[in-house]
Amino acid sequence: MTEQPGRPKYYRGAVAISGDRIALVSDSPQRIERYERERGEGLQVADGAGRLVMPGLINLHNHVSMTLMRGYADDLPLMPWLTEKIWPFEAKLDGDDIYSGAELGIAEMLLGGTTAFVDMYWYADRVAEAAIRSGIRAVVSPAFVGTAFDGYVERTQRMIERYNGAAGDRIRVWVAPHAPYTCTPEQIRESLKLCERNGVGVNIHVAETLSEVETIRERYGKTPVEHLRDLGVFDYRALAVHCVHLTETDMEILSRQGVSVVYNPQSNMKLASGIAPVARLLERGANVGIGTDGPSSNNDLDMWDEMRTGSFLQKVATGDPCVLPAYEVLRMATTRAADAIGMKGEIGVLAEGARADLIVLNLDKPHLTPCHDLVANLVYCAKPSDVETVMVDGRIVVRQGALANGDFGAIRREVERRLGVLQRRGE
Ligand SMILES: CSC[C@H]1O[C@@H](n2cnc3c(O)ncnc32)[C@H](O)[C@@H]1O
Ligand SMILES: [Zn+2]
Repeated sequence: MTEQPGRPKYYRGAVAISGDRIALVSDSPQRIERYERERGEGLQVADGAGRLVMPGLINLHNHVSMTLMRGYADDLPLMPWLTEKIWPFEAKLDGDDIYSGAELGIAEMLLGGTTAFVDMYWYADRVAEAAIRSGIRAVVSPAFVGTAFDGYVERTQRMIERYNGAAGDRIRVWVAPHAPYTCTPEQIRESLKLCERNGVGVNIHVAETLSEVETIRERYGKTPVEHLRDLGVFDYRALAVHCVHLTETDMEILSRQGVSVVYNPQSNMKLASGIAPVARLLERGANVGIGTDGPSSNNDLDMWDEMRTGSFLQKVATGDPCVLPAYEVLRMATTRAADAIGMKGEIGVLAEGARADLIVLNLDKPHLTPCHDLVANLVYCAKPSDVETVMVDGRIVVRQGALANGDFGAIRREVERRLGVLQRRGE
């Protein structure tokens, strides 16, 4: 799939790779073969073989280690879900548990064609380690809430020095105050000094539920977006996660200040938080990407399903089947997401000189047949199991549907062993 002004154009040709970059994109297999013979590596996807090469998908919001809590706490609204189930469970986790949960979630993402993700969680250094080992690209963000801010700035500074730009710049580190209702204004301001000092971005849950909007109104007399704007959060590269309940003024602030909004349709549906006004945000010129949120509120990390649901939900919410068409949703999961994390033109595109974060799909499937419009088939019909090959930074990380740098059986056994220990510890 090559990006052109206006509509992205799908692509069924071949790509040659040189180091971590796309060296050549061509619909002539002979041209790629010649390049390969003369220069080195390549990734052949012959036209007519029922295969498609396209940019990997980018998951803009995750708490990947929450795979450990998949199916543990369902059918609850946000606050009881967090306070009665998730936070008590998380209090028992150590860094090794978080590493193990991250390995599982990363395996799920890579096998399904997600080549980059943004994460916020506890023990984020262990998430970084799991990402480095697996070969995936990640923005990892050490998180804090008001009750656990002591030492955050020093810890995060050390983590930035160690991991920001690690693994050939595959790993970046951002700052993550959890939300305006769990962090004090002083703490948020203090954490932003890390952005100032290190040139890193910030991500935060914003306006997820009506109860959050009421709480912030009672405490500060403002909307959550106005509150964060006044604290200076949007003076840095920022991801505003959720943005379900926004005023017209909020939307104006987000688009004017160049804040990227992260739409998490399935998590918002499952927790009955509401429906983000994505179509209106896009109309106002805001950048919007897509995230799954953590695998305990979704409950999977399937970006294909997220795109499809995200599009359908906007059609229902607006009563207009024309909003959020397939091309726009695919852009949100690729080029718009790349822009959100400061990697515009580097990832999310199939273009010469861009980083080689690519996936190859097998289109020879009943649910992808016939093919009147390839992008519509991708967004409305494709599944993780259609992904055969995944490459990040020019390195194969999934080959013939299996992890290249890990063993899913071993990852699963370790997660199950740890959950057994956690259960016994809780008794
Ligand atoms: C600060 S990130 C880790 C923290 O956030 C919790 N969490 C997971 N999903 C959500 C969500 O949708 N809204 C608010 N908080 C969420 C997670 O369990 C961790 O405690
Ligand atoms: Zn979240």
